[in-house]
Amino acid sequence: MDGVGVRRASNTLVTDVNWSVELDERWVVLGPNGAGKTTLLKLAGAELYPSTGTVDVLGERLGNTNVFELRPRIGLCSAALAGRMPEDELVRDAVVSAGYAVVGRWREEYERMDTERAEELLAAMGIADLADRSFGTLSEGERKRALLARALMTDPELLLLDEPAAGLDLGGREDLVARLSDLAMDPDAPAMTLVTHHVEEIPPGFTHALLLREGGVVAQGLLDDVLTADNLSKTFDQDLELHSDGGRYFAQRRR
Ligand SMILES: Nc1ncnc2c1ncn2[C@@H]1O[C@H](COP(=O)(O)OP(=O)(O)OP(=O)(O)O)[C@@H](O)[C@H]1O
Repeated sequence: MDGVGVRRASNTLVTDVNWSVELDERWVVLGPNGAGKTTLLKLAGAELYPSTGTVDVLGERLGNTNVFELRPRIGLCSAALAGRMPEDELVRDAVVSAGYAVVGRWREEYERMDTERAEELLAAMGIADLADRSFGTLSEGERKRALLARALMTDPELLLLDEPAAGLDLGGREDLVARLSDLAMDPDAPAMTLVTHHVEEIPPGFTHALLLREGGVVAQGLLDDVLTADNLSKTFDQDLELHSDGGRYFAQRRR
């Protein structure tokens, strides 16, 4: 992203963002509610055009490329997507339909190879036994894992995760953080960007961070350089202290 801004009516959603993600990097985008994180992810996912500046995704410039060809190269996992999934969609179909960049199985005939890949991915997420259940009957944690399997279905070159651990209980969060950490450390995994409000949700193996506040970048770069108590305090407008242990981070307000 080069000089990127997004405006809607009189609102500035993000402003002056210069950001680049290389294929072997795993980025965390961290910031409070309304900071513009989802807006950045929508730009990266070719779901939104910038009002100013330029966005290049996987070598294609937004505005000069067919986004319908670009989107299948990007794996996306978000609450908005979960909300669009039909309740009666079979979990296997919810995963396999990513190959067709559709939500909700309609008339497509899926190849056996695709169905097998979907089943492998569900197994890798530890929910192989849920393949024949309908999406609407899954718990929040199971939904997140199914959506992650869906995001990986097309073997994407870029993986975008919008608050993947939101709404999970402690066990579910820890399970997901561990799975994302394994993925982050896999050299064959795609470039990744994960949006979160919580430093506790940063999976070990993530390499970079971008801190966002009121649509502007507070700091960005290598995770260890950027994730400091000072930067975090500026980002969340609180006097915060930060601890790290075994590749995990923990934050709390200074008393
Ligand atoms: N279409 C729109 N028109 C006007 N304002 C918008 C529009 N979409 C988003 N906004 C505003 O832009 C700001 C950034 O929104 P965004 O969803 O990117 O934030 P976020 O960091 O993802 O927030 P959260 O953590 O709460 O999900 C918010 O103040 C939001 O109200």
